[in-house]
Amino acid sequence: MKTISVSDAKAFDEYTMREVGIPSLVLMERAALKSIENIDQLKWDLSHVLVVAGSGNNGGDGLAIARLLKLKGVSVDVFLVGNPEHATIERTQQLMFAQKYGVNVINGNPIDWQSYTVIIDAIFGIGLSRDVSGNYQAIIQSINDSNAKTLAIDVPSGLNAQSGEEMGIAVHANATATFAYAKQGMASTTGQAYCGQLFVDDIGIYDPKTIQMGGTQ
Ligand SMILES: NC(=O)C1=CN([C@@H]2O[C@H](COP(=O)(O)OP(=O)(O)OC[C@H]3O[C@@H](n4cnc5c(N)ncnc54)[C@H](O)[C@@H]3O)[C@@H](O)[C@H]2O)[C@@H](O)CC1
Ligand SMILES: [K+]
Repeated sequence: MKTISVSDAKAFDEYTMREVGIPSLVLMERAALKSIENIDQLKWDLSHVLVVAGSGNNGGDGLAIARLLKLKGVSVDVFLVGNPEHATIERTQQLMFAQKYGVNVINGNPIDWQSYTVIIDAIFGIGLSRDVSGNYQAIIQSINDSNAKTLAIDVPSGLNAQSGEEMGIAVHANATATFAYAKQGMASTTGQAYCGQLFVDDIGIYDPKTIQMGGTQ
């Protein structure tokens, strides 16, 4: 399995958006569509799905997935975490799109964690920059304590995708949909345990060197 560093993952994202010019929302839509394919392959019980969305672009992916699930007739709720004033532009736009399609957004109400059959973890991706604490810690604990199957988006939240170690606490996922390439920490023993079944999804972000050589494989 090819793995890349987190700094390369960020650099390849930047290259695709700034140098190639593919808009961020296009990449996000591809990420969400691939995640839906992964969900279909997992054949989990989708009778009640919760998407836990942070304020960064990982949360934007989660909101796009919620919208696509809703359009497939799945009963899906979104739980927003983090300060909405700090949300990225894409995450704010994705919230608007999801609401236009009638996705139910739970804002601050107590969550009945045991009522969900599947939880989509879209709290932190490669933007995790410090130890997880406070409310985030409690939410990740609740995800881990629930009986739901958990799909982590890009990275199990709280996992340092570079070292493969948890940063205080991390989502113990049944499966992870990671984008472009697996990150180095996902190959370690602890990283593998947190990720569960790993899907590496092509969403149109490549190592610039491979593009310049005329292929992406
Ligand atoms: N266009 C893009 O940039 C794409 C981004 N993608 C997704 O976006 C993710 C990266 O998005 P971002 O760079 O916005 O980062 P994240 O969404 O991973 O998280 C960043 C946010 O979390 C906060 N944060 C970090 N550590 C924290 C902690 N311990 N406690 C509380 N808050 C903390 C940061 O201040 C920031 O607000 C990827 O992992 C991937 O899921 C994908 O949609 C593909 C395209
Ligand atoms: K995540």
